[in-house]
Amino acid sequence: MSEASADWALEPPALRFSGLTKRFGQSEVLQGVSFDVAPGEIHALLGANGAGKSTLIKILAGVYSLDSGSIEVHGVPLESAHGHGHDPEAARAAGIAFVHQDLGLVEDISVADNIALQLGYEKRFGLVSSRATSARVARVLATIGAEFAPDRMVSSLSRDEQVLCAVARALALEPRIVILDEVSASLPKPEVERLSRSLRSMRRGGAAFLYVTHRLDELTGLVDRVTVLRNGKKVVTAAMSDLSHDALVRHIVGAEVRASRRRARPQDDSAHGRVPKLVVRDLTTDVMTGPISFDVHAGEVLGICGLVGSGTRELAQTFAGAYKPTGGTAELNGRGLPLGRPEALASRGCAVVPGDRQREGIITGLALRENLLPTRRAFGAWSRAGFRSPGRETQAVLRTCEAFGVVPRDRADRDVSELSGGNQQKIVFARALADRPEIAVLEDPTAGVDIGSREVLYDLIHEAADAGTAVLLISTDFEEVAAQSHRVLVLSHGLIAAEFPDAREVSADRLAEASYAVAPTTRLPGTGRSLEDQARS
Ligand SMILES: Nc1ncnc2c1ncn2[C@@H]1O[C@H](COP(=O)(O)OP(=O)(O)OP(=O)(O)O)[C@@H](O)[C@H]1O
Repeated sequence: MSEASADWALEPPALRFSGLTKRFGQSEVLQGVSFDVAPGEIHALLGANGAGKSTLIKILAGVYSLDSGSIEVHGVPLESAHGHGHDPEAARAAGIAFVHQDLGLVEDISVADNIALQLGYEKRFGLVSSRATSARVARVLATIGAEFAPDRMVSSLSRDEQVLCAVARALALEPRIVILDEVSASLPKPEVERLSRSLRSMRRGGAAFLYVTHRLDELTGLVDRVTVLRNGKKVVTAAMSDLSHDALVRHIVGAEVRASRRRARPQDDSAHGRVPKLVVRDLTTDVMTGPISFDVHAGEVLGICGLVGSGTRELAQTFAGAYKPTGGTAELNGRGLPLGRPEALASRGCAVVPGDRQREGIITGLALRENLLPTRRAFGAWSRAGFRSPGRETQAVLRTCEAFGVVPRDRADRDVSELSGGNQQKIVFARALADRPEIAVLEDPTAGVDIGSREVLYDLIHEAADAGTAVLLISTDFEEVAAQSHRVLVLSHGLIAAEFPDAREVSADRLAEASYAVAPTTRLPGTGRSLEDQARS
């Protein structure tokens, strides 16, 4: 428990939720949820995918209305100036800042403008000064360890940079209450640690935080108390120090979850052919500093990680066809890969789970059926004569949803935006893996997926590998990379800075250390070459 919150009993809670109830059609998504968040407290809101966390946050934000129940902020009922209920303006006026899963940034303007819209523009001699505004925004960004320039357009930032921009915008006005909905889902471990430090320092100033995450490893040392929701009901509110990891998992999932298995590298590459499936040599693109060279065998899971801006995102996007190579080669089964041409890559069997679900993964406004349409296997139910059979398609969609643990899976024509964030992610994942691709490039494949379902997705990744897919697991979750890969590459400045030939010998902390510790003279394991040599050659 934090020092600042020692006298919680003496002042009204920063937030008090009493008997929150919400229905969507037939389903009761929140069922009488009550708990408090104290001033100076970091309070984690946990629960499996679909438990009701985002719904609660959207109710607090005034996006959804309550069916019954009430919310108080520092002892005052949260109500709109116009009477019953409340709206987004009432939440803002009460000093609450939000970072939602869909970050709500304005993409076509700069980082500085996005933050200045909240903070106000700096003036010199009565006129707006963009230089002074940029300098102030740069200071705000620096407090959370974001290193990109304030004049960057938001649309040019990667998902993790955008997350940091949205967090900076929320914290800029030093609000009394901050709601963070899965901000860490796409941030590498070192960046999460820097962000945690700035939250802890704001907490000392009395700010209250409601923090949603699926990454349980980041809770210790950060949060004071946790509240767990399961199927719309509160299961527990308790001090973090009173809960073991296993107890927490049991509360979230409602059952035991087996520990993640460490995966041994396939003993014999000849099982799937001794020749590597994917061979990348001296590859460079406009957006990567490269050159970069590596191989992946059929059946192998190659983990790739690095800090924000290290080039991991760009590498994943290159296999999605977003960037054309400016040099070097990439071959699949001995034939050149048509990099820079998304459709041609897909038809060669290159499947990608993009890191930015909202922008590139899910097709909002369309049903589960259409979101899964590109999977041939799911729609193998099409009749041989070429006619579609809607009944068999529906069955195939529902079967795929079942295999990938999507909930709810009652209707193939359900709009995908009615699914919780983690369940949308499972749809994106299913679309990539259901057809047993030649190469699967998985960028943060389990971002936002709860701890129970994640194990199911890991099994599906390894099933695909066992069937001969070459997997590139590009993830900001260093625990995941260490536990699920056979071999790991750490990138820095678009170059391979370290290679760990056996992932069983590497921990998440060692990967974080390697990501940080990269200096231009770093020796590349097994080659004796430095990064500088690699860049020159
Ligand atoms: N607009 C909507 N219409 C119908 N059902 C909805 C809608 N929004 C959410 N739901 C349903 O409400 C339930 C709770 O969803 P919510 O997004 O709150 O879950 P969550 O705990 O935030 O999950 P996640 O960890 O996956 O983000 C889910 O079953 C979801 O399908």
